[in-house]
Amino acid sequence: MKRCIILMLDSFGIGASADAAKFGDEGADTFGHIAAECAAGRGDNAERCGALKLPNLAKLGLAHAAKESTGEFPAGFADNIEVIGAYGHAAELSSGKDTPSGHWEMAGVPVLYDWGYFAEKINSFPKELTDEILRRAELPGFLGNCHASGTVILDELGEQHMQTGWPIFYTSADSVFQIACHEDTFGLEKLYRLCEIAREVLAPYNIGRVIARPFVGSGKGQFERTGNRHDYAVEPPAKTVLDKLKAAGGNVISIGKIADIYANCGITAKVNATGLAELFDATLAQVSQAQANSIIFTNFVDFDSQFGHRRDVAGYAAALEYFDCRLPELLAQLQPDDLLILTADHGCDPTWVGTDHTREHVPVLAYGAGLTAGSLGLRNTFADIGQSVAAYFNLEQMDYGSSFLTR
Ligand SMILES: O=P(O)(O)O[C@H]1O[C@H](CO)[C@@H](O)[C@H]1O
Ligand SMILES: [Mn+2]
Ligand SMILES: [Mn+2]
Repeated sequence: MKRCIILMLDSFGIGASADAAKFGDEGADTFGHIAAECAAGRGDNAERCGALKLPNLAKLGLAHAAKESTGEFPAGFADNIEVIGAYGHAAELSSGKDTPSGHWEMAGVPVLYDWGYFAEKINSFPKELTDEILRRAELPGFLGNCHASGTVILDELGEQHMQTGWPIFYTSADSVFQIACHEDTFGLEKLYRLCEIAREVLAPYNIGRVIARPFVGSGKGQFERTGNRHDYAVEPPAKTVLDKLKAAGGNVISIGKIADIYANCGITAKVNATGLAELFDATLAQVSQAQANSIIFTNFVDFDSQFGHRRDVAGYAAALEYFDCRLPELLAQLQPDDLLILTADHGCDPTWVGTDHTREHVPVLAYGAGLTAGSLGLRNTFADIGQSVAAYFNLEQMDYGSSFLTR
């Protein structure tokens, strides 16, 4: 019985890639810098303290993969770890370091064209664009119009938004148009409808995603974003390995954001869950019942949205340790033929300047399906994952990547 379980740790990079300087990210290292900060006593919070401890991820080869990426083991990790998995580090072929590019590439379809971006830090959006969105949505005005951290901008504009009813439009270094609105005073359905309108109006701008950013709370310092975030991505430019398994009659089970990121393409079932614990629970529940010829694909978004973008080292470390301590529950549920893959879609180094993603290698940890433990080396594209998954399910070859199942 063949089943592939993909655990996608959103933003968990393991060291700058060769092209990182092009992105201003030379030296970025999400895993390495978190480990270094923790070892230096700067990663403590109410939930954790001291050196970063990830024994189960290390057993799958995480620290060894990081060593091959950067040249040294992250602080607190060493050569004496018994490794049971196949481990590698992968560079990104896609031109961007955004979430859809990373995901589509790992499913076999790199994004070789350039996205459209709103490059200006303030007055980011063309007037004709926002005029048209407001006209169609029958709204008198909007707030924002800048690059921003999604939590900081709520403190700046959330109260004004509640008073005026004007939506908050903002962007970032990613190809995104984000809309933040209060769930109670503006309304969730109205926000979703507004995002659908924006998605249509943005068609000529080649923007990867419109993102609904609903929030609640009574005023500055009290606002919180909710789990009702919704991403409206464009469709991948070619058939991914998810499409191919679906077309062959298999099951592709999305847990969390996956279905949104692939614009529902190649997805046969969708499970919603919010937060690391729920996402992990939902993954275990699906693994316990999934049939043969299934991909169970989970995006653990909190690493990125709660900690990476927020530049919260201790929070990121605590989240990793939580994930690590739950990993044995999953390993215990694996069937002999199952293929487990752990990876990431880009970096988001919480010690780096700004609040954007970082261009990094991602870990490729593979376990099960007869794989022998040891190094898979540097993979030149995340598409090696898609190619391996295609080989595993005996699907036709993908156009990009080489399989690591046969070494
Ligand atoms: O600051 P927030 O709203 O979390 O935004 C982040 O999330 C978006 C999608 O990854 C990017 O634009 C990034 O900047
Ligand atoms: Mn991401
Ligand atoms: Mn992000």
